[in-house]
Amino acid sequence: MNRIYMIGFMGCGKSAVGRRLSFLLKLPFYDMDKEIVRQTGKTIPEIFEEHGEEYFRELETKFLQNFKNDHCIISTGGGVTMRKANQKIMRNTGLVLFLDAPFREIWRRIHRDPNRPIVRQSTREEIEELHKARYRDYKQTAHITIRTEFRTLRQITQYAAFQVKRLKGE
Ligand SMILES: Nc1ncnc2c1ncn2[C@@H]1O[C@H](COP(=O)(O)OP(=O)(O)O)[C@@H](O)[C@H]1O
Ligand SMILES: O=C(O)C1=C[C@@H](OP(=O)(O)O)[C@@H](O)[C@H](O)C1
Ligand SMILES: [Mg+2]
Repeated sequence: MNRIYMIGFMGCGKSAVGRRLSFLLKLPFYDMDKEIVRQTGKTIPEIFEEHGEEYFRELETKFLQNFKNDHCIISTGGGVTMRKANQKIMRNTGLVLFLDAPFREIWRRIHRDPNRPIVRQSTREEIEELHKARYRDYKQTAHITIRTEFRTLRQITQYAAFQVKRLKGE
């Protein structure tokens, strides 16, 4: 299959770049978090509060297992690479792009956002540890790593489009 997956830590720009890339490449766009909200009728904080993180992880895996569309862009949630099964599905069904942003920038973007339950429950130090702990999985799962520091959303999107075309031999 021919999908493009955006992966990386919370706040690295997966949703913002994925949406822009979908306009540029003229492909349908799916944000996994939004799809899960639509399917369950609950917000992400509600799912975490009412059912816990494991339940949310199960919804992510089910989404990846049941999703049928090809030729599209999927922005994932930052925890999607925690499960090997998810890593495998993504690598086997598309190109995986990792947006690598420096932690201080990530923190600046996410620390006040009420829609990310993991951030609400944790200190800056804990989130920084999580970022470090997840980094290797992002690197291992990705076909391409895109460093986002000092780049605008427009520049990152154009660079991502260039890399996608190069890897597809277009
Ligand atoms: N390179 C960038 N330059 C400026 N703002 C950015 C950049 N990348 C992301 N943002 C902004 O940071 C916030 C978080 O981005 P988002 O796409 O929601 O991250 P993610 O989906 O990876 O958690 C959004 O307001 C987004 O517009
Ligand atoms: O990193 C995580 O564990 C999470 C990231 C979020 O998505 P974003 O990466 O788009 O913020 C969302 O899936 C949920 O709050 C959990
Ligand atoms: Mg997002």
